[in-house]
Amino acid sequence: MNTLTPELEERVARTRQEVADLHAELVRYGLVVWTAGNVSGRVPGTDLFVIKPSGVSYDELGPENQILCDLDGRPVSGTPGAERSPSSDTAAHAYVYRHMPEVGGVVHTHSPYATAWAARGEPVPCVLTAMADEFGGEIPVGPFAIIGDDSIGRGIVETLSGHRSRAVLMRNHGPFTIGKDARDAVKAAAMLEDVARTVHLSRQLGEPLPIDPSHVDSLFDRYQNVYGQQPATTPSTPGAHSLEPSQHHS
Ligand SMILES: O=C(CO)[C@@H](O)[C@H](O)COP(=O)(O)O
Repeated sequence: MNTLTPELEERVARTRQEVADLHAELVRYGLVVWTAGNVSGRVPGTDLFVIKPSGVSYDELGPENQILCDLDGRPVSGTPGAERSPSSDTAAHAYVYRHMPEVGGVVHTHSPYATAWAARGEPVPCVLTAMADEFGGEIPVGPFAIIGDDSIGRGIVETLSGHRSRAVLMRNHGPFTIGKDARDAVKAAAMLEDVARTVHLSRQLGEPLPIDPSHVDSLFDRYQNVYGQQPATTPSTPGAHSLEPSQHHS
């Protein structure tokens, strides 16, 4: 029987609730059908993450049936849900958490427009300011990889390491997204589908126009470090930003 400290139990419980609730956001934004897709979240400050059970209807998902796993993707025995099989993409999520310590959440969907781009193995070009804001450039394509071992996870890490995008189109499969936490990864999945659809529609009308890379850089920097309600910080050098460009946050 696993004995987690009360403080760790509390952190696990919060992550279970967040991951369970975020699956409803995939449905809300039209990113999944049936039981496709999955969300996971790292338990902060631990070598553990929470992921959905495989093949379970979204309306049956709750904190109690999410599965607590170690970073090798093994369910932690004696914990709620451990009797079930974790998502079939657990190995991919685990690989990302092992090799990208800054990542706190991973999402996979088969959202139609992003998946259509993945089927063609074509990056989504950065032709919208919304793409520059959220992804810092194009949405890259990852290699074709068969589910069931580290192949998909390796493809995600090789493509996104050092890349500003929090989304990758795994060829012939569909999008995977990462974030500072699970909610940030879900946001990336929703924004990805929105821009994939818009660029597709634009292409029906003609060739979309690229954005100058210098403008992409300034848009990305503004959105990541100025947009919305930024945490209060002590006065700093004007123009300096508080996070390295490679770090992700919503
Ligand atoms: O892409 C695949 C299967 O190819 C999976 O991601 C399914 O879409 C969801 O599987 P579970 O998370 O329910 O096991």
